[in-house]
Amino acid sequence: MAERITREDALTREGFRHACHIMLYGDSSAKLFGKIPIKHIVLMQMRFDGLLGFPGGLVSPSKETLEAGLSRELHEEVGVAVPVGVDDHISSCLSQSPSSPRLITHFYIKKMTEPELKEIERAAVTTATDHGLEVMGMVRVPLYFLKNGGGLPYFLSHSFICNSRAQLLSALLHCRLLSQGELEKAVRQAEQMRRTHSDDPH
Ligand SMILES: O=c1[nH]cnc2c1ncn2[C@H]1C[C@H](O)[C@@H](COP(=O)(O)OP(=O)(O)O)O1
Repeated sequence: MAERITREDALTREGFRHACHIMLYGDSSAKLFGKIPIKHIVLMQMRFDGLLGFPGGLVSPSKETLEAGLSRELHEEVGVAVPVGVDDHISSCLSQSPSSPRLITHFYIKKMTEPELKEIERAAVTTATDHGLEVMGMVRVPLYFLKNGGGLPYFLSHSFICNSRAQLLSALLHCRLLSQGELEKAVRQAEQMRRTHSDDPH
């Protein structure tokens, strides 16, 4: 589990890299198969390395604010300007990931309308400079539960970059998109699937 620190503390630490990522989300009136309410759109992305993560990237606090750096990264990845402010900041953590040593991960959440989120999904393909390169595509997180672990449990059984899976779970709770009980159920089912797949000879 990544150690949580304050934004202020993070900015005083020397010798650390800073990564800022954001969860863009909003309410939706759409229904899957015309009957299962989607309820919310939550955007993540499939990265160039095959891992799931949030849009964003490395920023240089000596040259720009965390939020300006995040907005710049977002423009490259989603193709439209998304203003980000200090009020959108949710957490800063010391990364415990062996593949990302001496890294502080800053996490932001921004609520948008359904048309704004759809415009981002379009622009991420049509105008984003990173499309097909650093970013293979935006994905929506399925927040519902289907038979046999379909939906959120299956999604959580995939592989995520750094602490982005923990960021997703805490954000879903923070924004009250799912209850603690629903999240625990999804995590439990995802673990079962991982175990089942690791037994699979294919
Ligand atoms: O979604 C994320 N949540 C937390 N940490 C993340 C996430 N995505 C990446 N990372 C970590 C691990 C990476 O090494 C660094 C830099 O991220 P990245 O998006 O690859 O940055 P650049 O595009 O290379 O600037 O952050």
